[in-house]
Amino acid sequence: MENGFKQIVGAAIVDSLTRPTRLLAARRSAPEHYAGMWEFPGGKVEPGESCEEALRRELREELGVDSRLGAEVEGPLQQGWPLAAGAAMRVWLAEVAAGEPLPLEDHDELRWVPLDAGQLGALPWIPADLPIVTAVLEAAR
Ligand SMILES: Nc1nc2c([nH]c(=O)n2[C@H]2C[C@H](O)[C@@H](COP(=O)(O)OP(=O)(O)OP(=O)(O)O)O2)c(=O)[nH]1
Repeated sequence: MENGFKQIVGAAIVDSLTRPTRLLAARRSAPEHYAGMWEFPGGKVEPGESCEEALRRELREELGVDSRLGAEVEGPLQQGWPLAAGAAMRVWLAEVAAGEPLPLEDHDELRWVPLDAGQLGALPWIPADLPIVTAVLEAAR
């Protein structure tokens, strides 16, 4: 992997890419040290996949939806946003193209949260995600 970061991808799923008003936040059910924290649905990129392919696969597996990706929410690294443990996450705005999101895998709750700093900031996000939440608010404005 370039630069040695483990590549993760995440989706900032909004109700509408053209007129976003809410963000789909997902509460992790595992592993123990992340359980109960909110995050962007997504996961690890597998060998041979592009980041975008990996993200659409993860959204099918975790939420049971087909998705349409919008603009990337670019982070400070070529590989996106720094996470703990030598990982980095590229994040895309996205919307649901087909299906109704359900917490099928890795999450025990999904919540459509208004794109409002106070309401989003009130959730206990994985700490590394906080600057990404701020950038998503900017990008969705
Ligand atoms: N999906 C996701 N992972 C995040 C976020 N923030 C953050 O620090 N992470 C970390 C948690 C994990 O250590 C790693 C992603 O791994 P994952 O467990 O979601 O990936 P995966 O589904 O492919 O994993 P696995 O079950 O195959 O092990 O990145 C986030 O917003 N979304």
